[in-house]
Amino acid sequence: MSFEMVTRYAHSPKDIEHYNTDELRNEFLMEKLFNPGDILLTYTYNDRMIFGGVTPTTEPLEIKLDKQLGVDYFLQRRELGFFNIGGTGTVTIDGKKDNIVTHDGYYVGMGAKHVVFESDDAANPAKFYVVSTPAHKTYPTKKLPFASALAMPMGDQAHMNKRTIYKYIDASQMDTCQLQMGYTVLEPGNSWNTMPAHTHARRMETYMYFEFSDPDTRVFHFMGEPNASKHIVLEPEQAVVNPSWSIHCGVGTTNYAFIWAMCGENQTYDDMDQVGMHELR
Ligand SMILES: O=C[C@H](O)[C@@H](O)CC(=O)C(=O)O
Ligand SMILES: [Zn+2]
Repeated sequence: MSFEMVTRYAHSPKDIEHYNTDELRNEFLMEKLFNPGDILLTYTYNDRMIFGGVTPTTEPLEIKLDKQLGVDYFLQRRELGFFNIGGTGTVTIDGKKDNIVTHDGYYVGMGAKHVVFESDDAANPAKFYVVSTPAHKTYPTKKLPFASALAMPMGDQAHMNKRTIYKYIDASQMDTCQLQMGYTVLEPGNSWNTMPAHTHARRMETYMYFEFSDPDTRVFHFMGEPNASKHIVLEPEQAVVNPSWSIHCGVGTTNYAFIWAMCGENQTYDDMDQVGMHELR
């Protein structure tokens, strides 16, 4: 088992103006999240979000972060969301065990002392995409099955962006301190997400792209200020940090899905600053 957490600093828009491809990728892209038996996390200083992959095989896995965060235990002052993109597994939260099938999500309120992840079959492990954000209050821990996610159909075929946004952790449906999380699925023959683009200075966002309909699919993810966009090419199961001043949208060479997670005091999902097409450069 290996446990890794890398730190990524926050940037101003000016910082990235002269970044070359490797610099941009190194600062904003997390290339490897899911490795059998491992916990691979990134701690971004953008709103102090911690995100990454937990992939248990034969042994249970628990995220243990106390010294790194200066707390007694990981979720002492944090909340946690997770989403299983792999085979079936279980989570045991302070001794209470629950089955987790593919596409099940979960909200774990601040104060949970032990969150233990397991896979049913080491050969087809569960893959838990985890996102944790600072919290100030304990809200109820709850399972968020795919069937109870709030489904929002978006886009159309003519714009190549017909997709469904499944809201899992959504402040209009449940209590959450800062974290919001969902799963967006593009329909076959559709490739654009979040176009027209938007920013929201009031909250940052990470995207984890996966479920590419062809293993050779690549997603060209766009970030940066609207008038100075840059792109990062992603393989499946990679994640990208989007500072609050950055657009976050992408186009795939086929259809795909992604998990978005946001952190900030602003919890109004629709409160976005839409970017006009003429503003993009
Ligand atoms: O602030 C909201 C987020 O960027 C995502 O919800 C956008 C998204 O999933 C989509 O357009 O497909
Ligand atoms: Zn957004």
